[in-house]
Amino acid sequence: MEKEQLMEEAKTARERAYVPYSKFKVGAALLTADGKVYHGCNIENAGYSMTNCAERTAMFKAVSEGDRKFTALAVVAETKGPVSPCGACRQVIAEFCAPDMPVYLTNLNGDVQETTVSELLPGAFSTEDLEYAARK
Ligand SMILES: O=c1ccn([C@H]2C[C@H](O)[C@@H](CO)O2)c(=O)[nH]1
Ligand SMILES: [Zn+2]
Repeated sequence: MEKEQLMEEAKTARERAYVPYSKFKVGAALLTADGKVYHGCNIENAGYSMTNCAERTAMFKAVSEGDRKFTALAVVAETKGPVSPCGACRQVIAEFCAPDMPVYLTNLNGDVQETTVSELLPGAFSTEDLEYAARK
């Protein structure tokens, strides 16, 4: 799938955002190795901290459906420049996506920043860090 199409999918996902508090809609589209697209939107809550971001919604939907091989992610919001994923989402993306996987950050003006998982979170805490402590 072309990156332009994946960014369009993210815009479609954005329209489903549940944002009564911030009114700030975010959409994500996660492409799997076999060509499936998982949509994610942000879902807020009256208990504000229960909010789930668009990126993590897409990631958790995919993993819970048995998909873990991803090839690209697009994220869109109404921001001045390309939207910047939060730290929590960067950590979750790094858990499941290869360091060199492309990530397309965009906005409603069509600005695009093409980056990668490792650029989003250099030095991510990972399973290897846990394995060192668990060594016998
Ligand atoms: O990359 C981002 C940044 C923010 N949000 C959401 C969380 C909250 O609902 C709203 C304002 O922070 O935007 C996302 O979904 N993804
Ligand atoms: Zn986030």
